[in-house]
Amino acid sequence: MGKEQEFSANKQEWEKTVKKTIQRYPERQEVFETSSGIPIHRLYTPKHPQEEYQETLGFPGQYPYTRGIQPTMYRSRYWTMRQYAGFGSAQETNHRFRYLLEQGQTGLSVAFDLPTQIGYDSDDSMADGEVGKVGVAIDSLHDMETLFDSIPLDKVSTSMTINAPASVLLCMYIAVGEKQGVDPAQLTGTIQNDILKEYIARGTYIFPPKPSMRLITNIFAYCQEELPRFNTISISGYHIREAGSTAVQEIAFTLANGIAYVEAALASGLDIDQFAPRLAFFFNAHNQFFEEAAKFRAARRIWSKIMKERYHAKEPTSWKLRFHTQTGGSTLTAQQANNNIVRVALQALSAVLGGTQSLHTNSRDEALSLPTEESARIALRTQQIIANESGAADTIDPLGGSYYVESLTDEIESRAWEYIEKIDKLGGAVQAVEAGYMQREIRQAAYETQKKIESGEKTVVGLNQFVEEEEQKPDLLKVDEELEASQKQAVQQVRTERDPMEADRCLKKLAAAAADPGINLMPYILQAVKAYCTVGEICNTLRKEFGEYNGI
Ligand SMILES: CC(C)(COP(=O)(O)OP(=O)(O)OC[C@H]1O[C@@H](n2cnc3c(N)ncnc32)[C@H](O)[C@@H]1OP(=O)(O)O)[C@@H](O)C(=O)NCCC(=O)NCCSC(=O)CCC(=O)O
Repeated sequence: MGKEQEFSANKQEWEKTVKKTIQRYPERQEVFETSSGIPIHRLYTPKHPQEEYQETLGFPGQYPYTRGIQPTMYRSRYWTMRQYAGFGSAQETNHRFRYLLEQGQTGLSVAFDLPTQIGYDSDDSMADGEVGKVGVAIDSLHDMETLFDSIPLDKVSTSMTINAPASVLLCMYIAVGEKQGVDPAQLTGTIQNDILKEYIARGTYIFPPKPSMRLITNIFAYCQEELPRFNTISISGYHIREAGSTAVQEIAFTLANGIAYVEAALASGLDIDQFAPRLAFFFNAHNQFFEEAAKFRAARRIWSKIMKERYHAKEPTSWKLRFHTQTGGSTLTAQQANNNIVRVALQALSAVLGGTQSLHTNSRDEALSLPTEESARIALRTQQIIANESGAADTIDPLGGSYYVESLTDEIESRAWEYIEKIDKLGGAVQAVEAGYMQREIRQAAYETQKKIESGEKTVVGLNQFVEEEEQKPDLLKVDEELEASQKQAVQQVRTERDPMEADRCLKKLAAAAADPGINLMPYILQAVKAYCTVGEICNTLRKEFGEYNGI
């Protein structure tokens, strides 16, 4: 078939899928047009498709997905507006969630405090001074019930940024759903569950790599049967980028980690087309607008090739890289904090033009503290303006075909492949992490950037140029200092009110199951959670069996 014929055949194919899609997800408007009345078509393509059009771009919803994973993209449905939120107690966070939903947010995203993230209860001495600080404190199912009070779990999808204790928090979510009368099979959402990037960049790990990978594949296997709509992992480049990596390293290391999870799942006996459709990704959006948009497009193309060509996945749903984006926290400045609103708007627009499925826009005050309600609202409004006013969502992949953006997409792809091949040669991501390879590469990149900022070669407005004396400090959110004491008291009360024999029995059964690597731990953790065993008790039980990881 000639290239022109191949192009029209694929176009027809795409048009057929569009027809099917819009039966289920009708387009937002009958007619799309510019302010001058110029009609806006669903998709723009080259007048004379060149040799490589199908191979490198294709149609939206078609391999290799450079132009997006859905045949209609945002013409049918905007990305999910999912603001990461959580602080203090479950009750305070529940209020913030409900406020954000009232303001038009379309998904939830839970920030947990550090003790929860590393598996300690609020009354553990390890938790001193950290309870409720960078996220909400969750000790037991009791807190989780409060967190989702009056939020119907069959109506909203929830992302939880939890890694080492992901299985515990997921079980709590299942248990809350059951109490609300929601079948686990109906639950939608995502758990981060990405331990490799914790070792590389974020730091909230508990166990060594091997048992950690086991817990992750246990979750894959369990969700496949019980929670088929839940995204089992959010393979995250966000924190790799925040630690100072380049855009190329961000996607290369993330996709290499993705390969390691696929390998672990296959080795545990799972079928690629069963688990791959529920793998999700999470990327950063920094300031270099065109490079960022190109990065997302390149990541989709690489992953689809990995899944189709390397792992021979047969289902197109296994080939699609679906991702959440958060704007770049490390790009925000404490100086002239309102400028951050502009940075966030540009970064968010690059994510939308790059085809993101879900988006968090940072608040202007995040370089100073947790966001105030007003800042969180402005951040949400920023995405709403992009969606409803800019026209960026009215045609698919508007940057497709730009000489510059296509060239950047190709270049990012080929540089990322070089890293992936290098990591393959080192024996894969787990070995590369253990050898400190990614960590060293990121440190070097971070050092180079910092040198450029300090020498003035790289401008940061308000920081090293256009500096102002600032008299007025913005209003900042303060976490109630009383919270730690009341949270400690609350977890102790849970321990006195539950059936102690049952709690003890559940923990013993969990310990025995953990000792046998062939057993899926999820049912045991679920039982323990339902008996009101705490995050700390469950993690301590696993610590005894698995040991702790002390870094490199
Ligand atoms: C897959 C994603 C990326 C997005 O999932 P969502 O449910 O929001 O969106 P979605 O899957 O695209 O859409 C929901 C459903 O609508 C369908 N759908 C959507 N658009 C469509 C279209 N145009 N045509 C047809 N169908 C469409 C999808 O197929 C899907 O159905 P089906 O399901 O039936 O296919 C998920 O993993 C996610 O929400 N991630 C969020 C992660 C997150 O918030 N992380 C915060 C980290 S914060 C962090 O780490 C901070 C830093 C720190 O603490 O260190």
